[in-house]
Amino acid sequence: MPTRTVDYSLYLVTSRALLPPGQDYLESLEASLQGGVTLVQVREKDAGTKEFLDIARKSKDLCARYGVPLIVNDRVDIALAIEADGVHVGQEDMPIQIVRSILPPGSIIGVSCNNVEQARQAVESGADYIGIGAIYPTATKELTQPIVTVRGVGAILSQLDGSNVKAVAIGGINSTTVLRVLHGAVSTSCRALDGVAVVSDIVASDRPEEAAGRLMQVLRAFREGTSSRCGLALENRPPTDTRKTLLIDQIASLLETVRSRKPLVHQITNVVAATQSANVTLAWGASPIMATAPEEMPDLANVCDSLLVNIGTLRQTEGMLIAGRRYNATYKPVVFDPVGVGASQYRKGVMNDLLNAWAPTVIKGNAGELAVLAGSDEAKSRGVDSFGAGFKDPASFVRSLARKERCVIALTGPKDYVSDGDVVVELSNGHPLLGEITGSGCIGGSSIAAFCAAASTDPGPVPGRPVCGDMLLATVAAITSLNVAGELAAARADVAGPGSFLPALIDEISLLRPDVLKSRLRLDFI
Ligand SMILES: Cc1ncc(COP(=O)(O)OP(=O)(O)O)c(N)n1
Ligand SMILES: Cc1nc(C(=O)O)sc1CCOP(=O)(O)O
Repeated sequence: MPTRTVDYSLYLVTSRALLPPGQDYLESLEASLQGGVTLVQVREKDAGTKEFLDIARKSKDLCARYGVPLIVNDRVDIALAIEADGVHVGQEDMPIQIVRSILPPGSIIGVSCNNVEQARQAVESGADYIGIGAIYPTATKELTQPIVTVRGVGAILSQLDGSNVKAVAIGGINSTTVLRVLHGAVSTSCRALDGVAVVSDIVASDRPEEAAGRLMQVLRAFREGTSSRCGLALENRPPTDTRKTLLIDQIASLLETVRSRKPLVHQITNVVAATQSANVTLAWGASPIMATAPEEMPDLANVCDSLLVNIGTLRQTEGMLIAGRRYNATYKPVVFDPVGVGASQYRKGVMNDLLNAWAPTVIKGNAGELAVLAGSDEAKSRGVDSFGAGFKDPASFVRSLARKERCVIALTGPKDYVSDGDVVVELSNGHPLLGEITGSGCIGGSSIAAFCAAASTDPGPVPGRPVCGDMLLATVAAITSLNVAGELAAARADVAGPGSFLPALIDEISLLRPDVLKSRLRLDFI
């Protein structure tokens, strides 16, 4: 029997217990279907068999009118009785092979998966789809398994490579979190989710049609926005032979845009580098605001043009969490600088918490920091510094990390490598004195945030990706412009060493002319 095509995009799992007072179950279900729900699961944890049967039958008739398949939670007997389209089972329920042998051919069979091994078994036993959860904590169900987290989904999805098994995520998904889930849940082979399963955001709403509609809008926009590989090739790329010249022109032009747009760059950064980061931001022609209090994040996200989160001297992590979410919600660039993340388990934990909560636009780090992010032992850190030979193949490393993290990755070092998961640009400008002042990496992060703000474009009414505009260009432009300013500063007669280098660097940033920048750029596509 040919496999049927099922649209898993917006999978509603019902719960009569969560209906607002006075809301009728079938009316709510019909409104959800009108809002665009593409698949429905009847989940009745407290009903007796007769009541479950009645609810399931009525749900099936209603869904049939909208051409939407109906799945029954746990109960194979009820699915058979009402000729449901399929069954969803948990890890402690009837094994899939037995469910398959009982249900008619072509039935849809789904299974809950909380980890990689369960996903492997689901594929082996012939599931049609897996429900990966819980992604976030949820009040809808008492959870007995660890939270998967957005970043944990990728490894589970990898188990589906080479199979036709589909995947939805479940647990804590609502109109605020859905874009982060869709965008952040991706395997290294770029396998993404086929949909999301939702209970309370739709069922507990006074207006289920609107709730479903909001989720559907994001799902559609996400699909449109990520038609390119991994959703990372943000803009159309020119042919190889002309793109280096074009990139150099674009870098020089973006330098001018920073000065003309004067973006407001919100920076949650470390106490060591805060002053020079603010000065460098001003020197580019942008405006810095160094604010850390959680209470002011919503206001700032409305007025600022980009956010930098630098974990160099960790204190206000609550502010970082809220800020990233708010900037994602306003579709503005978020630059993440995981300074010294290898120094302690605490920093690593904070990094994971932050990246589970929001989508970075760019992650910048040295080899040691990015190795921690990638779970690689190819490069090592000592405190905030990287040491050792670094990556054997830095270009491949940044490309695959960008795919995994779904953002631009900038690996800084003697040469810098920037990738969006598609192209890799190698940057060769710079001067050793940049490595002799404290916080040169931090001012790099501030510069990237300023250039990303200048490069970001109007996301339109319902954006399907966390930020619009060419963020690869912005990152390359920021790093390489800073490095050229460093070369110019180091060459000045009044610079005798690191002490006089820093003020000269700030001067050269503010004086940097686009034609001089263009003439000095040393970069290559890899
Ligand atoms: C789509 C989807 N994913 C996971 C679940 C959870 O199912 P299960 O593990 O059987 O737990 P209960 O739903 O029975 O509490 C689901 N129902 N749907
Ligand atoms: C039914 C269910 N299963 C889960 C799992 O982790 O397997 S989480 C969950 C409840 C999801 O509800 P909400 O969308 O309201 O957070």
